[in-house]
Amino acid sequence: MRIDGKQAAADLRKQLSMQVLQLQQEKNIVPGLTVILVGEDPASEVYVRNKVRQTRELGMHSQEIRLPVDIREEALLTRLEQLNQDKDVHGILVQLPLPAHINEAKVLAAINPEKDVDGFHALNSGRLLNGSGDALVPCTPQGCVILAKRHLGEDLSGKHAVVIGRSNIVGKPLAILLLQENCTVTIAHSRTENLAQICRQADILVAAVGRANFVKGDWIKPGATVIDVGINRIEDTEGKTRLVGDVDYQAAVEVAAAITPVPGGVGPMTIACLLKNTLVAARRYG
Ligand SMILES: NC(=O)C1=CN([C@@H]2O[C@H](COP(=O)(O)OP(=O)(O)OC[C@H]3O[C@@H](n4cnc5c(N)ncnc54)[C@H](OP(=O)(O)O)[C@@H]3O)[C@@H](O)[C@H]2O)C=CC1
Ligand SMILES: Nc1nc(=O)c2c([nH]1)NC[C@@H]1CN(c3ccc(C(=O)N[C@@H](CCC(=O)O)C(=O)O)cc3)C=[N+]21
Ligand SMILES: [Mg+2]
Repeated sequence: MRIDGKQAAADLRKQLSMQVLQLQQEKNIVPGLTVILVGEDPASEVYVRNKVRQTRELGMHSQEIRLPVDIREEALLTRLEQLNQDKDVHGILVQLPLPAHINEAKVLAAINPEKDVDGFHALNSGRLLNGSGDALVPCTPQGCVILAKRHLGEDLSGKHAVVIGRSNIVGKPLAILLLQENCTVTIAHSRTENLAQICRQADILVAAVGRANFVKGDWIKPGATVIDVGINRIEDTEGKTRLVGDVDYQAAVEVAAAITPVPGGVGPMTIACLLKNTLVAARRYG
């Protein structure tokens, strides 16, 4: 069975739109999101455009700031400080990756943690790790948990979750979230030995690797729930670009009980969770 991320995202947006209305009526606050895009990258542009459109559809304010690829780090930091001060801006997202001459860690640290809707600031990572409940939680990991629950129900306790990938934006925070859901969590990465064998033990298998069709059908335990985070652009036999995940979907769908497709899986949920974080930031700190 396929887990429909597009539908799940639409369901979440519907809930959010009611909450946006309520916040406006009760406190006269309209959540506002600012997305900063440095340089020009066609994939990022599609994705940023989608975010801006969906933000507006929910009745929230949305602003896109495009900066030249050769912008100095100082200038970007100054711009961020203006947004940190701006009362109408509740969420700030700096699209990654940044050009090589800009220190990414420094930029992420400069975002007001109360407006850090990506949840990448160390204060938010720390809160997530501590389980204090007041973190802005990274969007893609949130989306993965929602999609797993869509198939398995609210209670994930006792499930063995294997997460392949340990990046700060996906693998690591997702492992923490699954631990919070009382899963038994294994984090695998490029130095992991016997990866296929470990994956075969997973009730919930998450692939966040960045390699097309990396996870094979026979790595999957029959009846497992598979969440495919990967977004890989490949050329098919006719030379057309196609989007595929990190999992060999055709093989996996035969073995798994449920699997998220690419496109139409985690991607749309990531955007919906970004809108959610913007609402949360506006409600909490606006
Ligand atoms: N759908 C969505 O909304 C989003 C999708 N993505 C996609 O998810 C994927 C992962 O993104 P991200 O976490 O940023 O990527 P990174 O490149 O930062 O991390 C990839 C991880 O995969 C691990 N890895 C690489 N090769 C292997 C291997 N052969 N065996 C086991 N593990 C391996 C790496 O291990 P090590 O640490 O040892 O190097 C690393 O931890 C990408 O395809 C990206 O495009 C990302 C963000 C959002
Ligand atoms: N600061 C920051 N925050 C991010 O969250 C962030 C980022 N930088 N940099 C890039 C990655 C990647 N990412 C995606 C989100 C949605 C889709 C998405 O909606 N994908 C559609 C397909 C879109 C298409 O056709 O290109 C889908 O999977 O169905 C894809 C990728 C967020 N990222
Ligand atoms: Mg850089």
